[in-house]
Amino acid sequence: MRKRVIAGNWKMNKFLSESVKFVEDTKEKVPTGDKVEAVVCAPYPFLTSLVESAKGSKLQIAAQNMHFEESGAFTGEVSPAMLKDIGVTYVVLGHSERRELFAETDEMVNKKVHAAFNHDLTPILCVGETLAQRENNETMSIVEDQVKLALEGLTDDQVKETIIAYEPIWAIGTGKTATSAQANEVCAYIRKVVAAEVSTEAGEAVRIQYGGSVKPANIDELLSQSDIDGALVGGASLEADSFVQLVEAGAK
Ligand SMILES: O=C[C@H](O)COP(=O)(O)O
Repeated sequence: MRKRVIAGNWKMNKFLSESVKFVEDTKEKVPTGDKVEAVVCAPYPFLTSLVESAKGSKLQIAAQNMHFEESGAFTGEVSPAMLKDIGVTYVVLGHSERRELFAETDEMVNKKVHAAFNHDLTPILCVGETLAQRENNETMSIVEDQVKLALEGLTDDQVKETIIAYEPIWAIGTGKTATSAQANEVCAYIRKVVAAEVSTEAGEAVRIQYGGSVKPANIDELLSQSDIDGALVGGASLEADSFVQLVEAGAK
């Protein structure tokens, strides 16, 4: 049985005091059993404080991006070694907003996934198609390419530890959730791609989240699907009560 992962991606939202309050308010409320992991993906400046606040609880703190190099002349960037140094445990990589707005390529995402494992960080690898690609019946081939390129060169065990977030771009922040059947169809396909490219065991073990307008009202239906192992949530993860409800849904 795969352990679910519910991750709240705050994107470029919140200030320090409200971020710390959020963690203080939620860390004792997130379920502690072995059914679900709860992760908060916060902006860089708050990570140290949030790791400190979450200490001793089950809440994990993630970065929303990182560079793939360990150190060097990369003004404005943050390295995987720095994230590890401050106690961050997960990192979101290849989010569609980074791909679209900051020109991240599959090759860069692949380097970042390798760098995450080299520094003992669990990658949450995002993939997904645009509306035009879906309408052109390209969803499966786009997602397949993104998954193959991002996972290239990883060991079987690393692939098993990777969390893949399937996020159709047309469903992000739009209120238009993919139907649970649409979401599951793509997640099941990703699992098949991993099984074929890596190993049957890796296909079985890899955890696949759905992301795109997930909220307390629709998460049960999404999690009832055979190949959806959690959610990467933007808007609905900003309020503590809503985030706790989402994680509770993952623990059912
Ligand atoms: O990383 C989260 C996703 O981009 C989904 O965002 P959303 O829940 O606001 O649609």
